[in-house]
Amino acid sequence: MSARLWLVVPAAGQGRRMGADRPKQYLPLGGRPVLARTLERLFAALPTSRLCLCLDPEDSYFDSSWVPFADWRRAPGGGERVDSVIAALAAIAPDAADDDLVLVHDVARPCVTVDDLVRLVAALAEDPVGGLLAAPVADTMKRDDGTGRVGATESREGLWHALTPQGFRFGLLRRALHEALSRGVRVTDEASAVEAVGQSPRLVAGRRDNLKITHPEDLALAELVLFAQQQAVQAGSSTPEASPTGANST
Ligand SMILES: Nc1ccn([C@@H]2O[C@H](COP(=O)(O)OP(=O)(O)OP(=O)(O)O)[C@@H](O)[C@H]2O)c(=O)n1
Ligand SMILES: C[C@](O)(CO)[C@H](O)COP(=O)(O)O
Repeated sequence: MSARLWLVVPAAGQGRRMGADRPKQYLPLGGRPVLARTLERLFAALPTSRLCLCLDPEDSYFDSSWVPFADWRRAPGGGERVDSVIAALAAIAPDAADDDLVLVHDVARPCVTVDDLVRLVAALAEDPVGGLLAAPVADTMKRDDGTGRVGATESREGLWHALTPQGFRFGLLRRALHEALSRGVRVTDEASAVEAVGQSPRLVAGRRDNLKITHPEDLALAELVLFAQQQAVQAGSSTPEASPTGANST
């Protein structure tokens, strides 16, 4: 049996930094909830993949009509993002093989493009470790001295922003996450767990506009990005394959 593709979408966060009246994945973005927008992008790129959505067990906002995938299931979100991802891996374990590729994508990144998703999957198809979308750091980097003043200017040489999706083989990812947690390693993304077991994830250069909606101003920014991406498609400056919403979108 050939390896299958799974999508794990952690969507159980509370959005504390956003400070809205509901978790940020349910705030409107161009007239649709952020969660619906993110799933639309994933479906446009990878329609036959299997989805596991991590949702807060107490979630009262979720509507299953926002899920375009034929094959999907839900997993109970945990206290931290990593706990939600571990719960998702447990939920797919009965049907997942060790060499199946699992892409983990934050629900809070609705601007990921079809082109980046397709390129990531292609780049990881034969990679024994796996990897992640990432963007090289563009600004001069300062380290503070703890008093609100600059302590040093750090070299940005070789520094990247870790984006999502991050994709790894099911068996490796599950082992790495469990080991990292049992050793008390701080895991803010899948790659850091895989690094902690001595592997080097592949860096796949992705678009800088694949932003994570985190703070209030990010919502307006994401709306502008979606609009600009759509304009680029309509103006013909983006090929259908590279289109942010897929060849068949309006
Ligand atoms: N216990 C958690 C925490 C986070 N997430 C998800 O992980 C992604 C990245 O997390 P972050 O941006 O930190 O989201 P929140 O936890 O919602 O935000 P905050 O930290 O501001 O509360 C989001 O898609 C979020 O829904 C999750 O599934 N389970
Ligand atoms: C996974 C991630 O989006 C990569 O940048 C990020 O690590 C999530 O971090 P947060 O601490 O939950 O905001």
